[in-house]
Order: sequence, then structure tokens, then C-alpha cells
Amino acid sequence: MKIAVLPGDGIGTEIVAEAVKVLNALALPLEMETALVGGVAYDAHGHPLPEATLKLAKEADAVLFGAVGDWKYDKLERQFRPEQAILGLRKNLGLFANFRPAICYEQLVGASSLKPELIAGLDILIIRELTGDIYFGQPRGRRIATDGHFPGAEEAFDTMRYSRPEIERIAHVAFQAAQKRNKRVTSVDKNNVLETSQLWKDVMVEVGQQYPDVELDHMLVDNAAMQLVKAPKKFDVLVTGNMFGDILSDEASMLTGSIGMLPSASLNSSNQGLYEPSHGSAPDIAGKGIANPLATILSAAMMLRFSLNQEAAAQRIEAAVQKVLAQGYRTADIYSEGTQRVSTKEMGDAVLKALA
Ligand SMILES: NC(=O)c1ccc[n+]([C@@H]2O[C@H](COP(=O)([O-])OP(=O)(O)OC[C@H]3O[C@@H](n4cnc5c(N)ncnc54)[C@H](O)[C@@H]3O)[C@@H](O)[C@H]2O)c1
Ligand SMILES: CC(C)[C@H](C(=O)O)[C@@H](O)C(=O)O
Ligand SMILES: [Mg+2]
Repeated sequence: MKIAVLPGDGIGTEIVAEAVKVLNALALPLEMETALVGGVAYDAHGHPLPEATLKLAKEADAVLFGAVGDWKYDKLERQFRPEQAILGLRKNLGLFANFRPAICYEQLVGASSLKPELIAGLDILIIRELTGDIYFGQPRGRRIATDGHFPGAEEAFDTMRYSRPEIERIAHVAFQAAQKRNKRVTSVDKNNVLETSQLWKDVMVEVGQQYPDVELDHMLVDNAAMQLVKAPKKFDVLVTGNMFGDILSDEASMLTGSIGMLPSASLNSSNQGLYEPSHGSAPDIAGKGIANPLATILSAAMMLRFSLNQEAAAQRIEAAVQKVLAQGYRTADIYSEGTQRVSTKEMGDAVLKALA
């Protein structure tokens, strides 16, 4: 089982090191190879996604990814910015289905900014379409406007685009995921304004007819953003497009106590996957040894489950995470009085020790 390990920038290296440590302790035949990605790859090779890194990722059974980005690269031409590496990997590997489970562990109920009763027992799954939408739609660019409110002024434009097959395949993913859970799908769009969203909704309804055992409802994205903090437990599977999913999943992360707790899996049609925490490179805390590695460790568990067919090992990791939380270990982002504040490395060590 070959894993491409791409730590990236900022806290990426710190959190991936802990996940690798946990994977190494499982006594599985895992072959891990590390490569540069993001800003560090740009610095070393002049490109955020060097050919050799892409090749390694393509040939691996799975990719374990940290995070990319730093404010110091913000002035680079877009194609050289670190974020192009993760977008390029998603596109090149065809990773259209992004799973972002938001689970509130019992011990972290107090860490969220929401009232405990709203999030206790929360277990929702956000499925985000990952290779379409305004992220990848062409044309895009900057030009001098010839029409609009200010002809002659500089303007910028992006294209929000979805095709029927792109929506169909993510719809099937969502309905099939719901069949294994509480059999409810909420499709989130903005069909009151956008053509792409109207097609999204129409296709969701059509595909939904093939899954009569799953209840489908629809919600406008602005309302969904509100409902996620009003009554998050009403959701089971939430399926949405690339841009709305990006925003709603960061919002949902706070339901779990911290963005440092939200793992993710990005899969293609042959279950090859990229596994990364939902958060970024956190330049504000990078190098301080205080980042929460649990989202990355939980992403490694998802990797074992989805791409490597190692369900028992995935469960071992998840149980170990539960155990360290029960033991009271907390990184700064989830710390509360009466618990024990630990560093990134100490949290990784605790998970290692808790592996049954
Ligand atoms: N997939 C990715 O690689 C990815 C995802 C999101 C953002 N980014 C990039 O990361 C950089 C920073 O972006 P941002 O600040 O908007 O988002 P971010 O997710 O990096 O950080 C947001 C806030 O959450 C905190 N945080 C994030 N992860 C944490 C963890 N594991 N433990 C404790 N606290 C954590 C940070 O300290 C920060 O205060 C940008 O360059 C952005 O493009 C990359
Ligand atoms: C870094 C960025 C391109 C990325 C996205 O917008 O998809 C990130 O925010 C995420 O959620 O994985
Ligand atoms: Mg995001």
C-alpha cells in the first residue's frame, strides 16, 4: 500500500509528522514516500506542484496531505501560488467527491462556541463537489470592461459552471452515503438566483428518485448557513457545490469544537483518495508546536478506511483519538479549564500510546 506524504507549508509539516507516526505504529505494510508541495516546492523547484510530486501522487494508492499556503506568496502570479498545488492535485486525480464529517466528540462539547445542547451528539456529513464550480470554470480573468455599470474600468470575472454529469455523480455519492447513515440528504444551493443551482436542484431531484429510501430536501445556502448554527443536528448528509461547501464546512468545523478537529477525504471514481485536514497552513501559529494534529490523524483513519481497505486500523485510530480526549489531553484550540494543555507532538504521542 503506497502512500504519498505531502506535508506542505506552515503547520502542515508539524501535523503530518504526527499522523505518520501513528500510521507507522499500526504494523501494516505501508510504504510512505514524502515530497514537496505548495510554497516550499515553489521555493525549491519554482512550482507549487512539481511534476515529480504529481507523479508520486498519481502512482500512490492514497495521498496524505497537510496544508499549503502562506501570506508571503500572495503576490505571486496565481499559477505559482501554493494553493494551486491542492487545486491541481484535485483536478489531476479527479477527486470530485469531498467528504467532511463534522462530529462533536462528547468531551469537546464545551470547546465549541455554540451552546452544548445544540451540538452534543452531533454527527453530520458534508459532501462537497470538489472539481467543478467557480473554482475551475472558464473563462476567468481581468480586463477592461466594455459594458456593465462602469465601462472602461478594470474588472475581474470568474465563471460558475456545472454540467449534468458532474452533478449526477456527486448526487449518487451523497445518496449512497446517506443510505449508510440516517437516510436523509439536504441539497444546498442558490437556485433562487443562479442557473447552475437550478440545474443542481433539478438533477438532485432526478437522481433522488433512484433512492426512494432516502429523504431529500433542499435548502438555500444562506438559510443553510443559518440553520447550521441554529439546529445543526437536523442535518444528516449535506451535499453542495465546491464554493458553498468550502464555506459551510469551515462553519461546521466550529460545531466540533475547532477547525483542528475536521478531517476530510477527497475521492475519485476508483476510490483513490487524498486525505487532508479541512483547515489550512495556519501561518499565525506555524512553528510554535501548538497546532492540533487530530484532524490530520483522523484524515489518516479515513485513508485507511476508504482507500486502503483497512477498516479495523481506521477504527483503532478513531478509538485512540476518543481515548486521548477522554483522558483530558487538549491542544490550545480545544483547551478548557480542568483539561491538560499539550503540544502538537505530545498530542501525537498520546494518540500513539492510546492505540489499542
Ligand atoms: N487545503 C489547504 O491546504 C488549505 C485549506 C485552507 C486554507 N489554506 C491556506 O492556508 C493559509 C491560511 O489560511 P487561513 O488562515 O484563512 O485558514 P487556516 O485554516 O489556515 O486558519 C484559520 C484559523 O484556524 C486556526 N487553525 C487552523 N488549523 C488549526 C489547527 N490544526 N490547530 C489549531 N488551530 C488551527 C489558525 O491558527 C487560524 O487562526 C492560506 O494561504 C490559505 O490559502 C490551505
Ligand atoms: C486552499 C483552498 C484552495 C482550499 C479550497 O478552497 O478548497 C481550502 O480552503 C479547503 O477548504 O480545502
Ligand atoms: Mg476551505
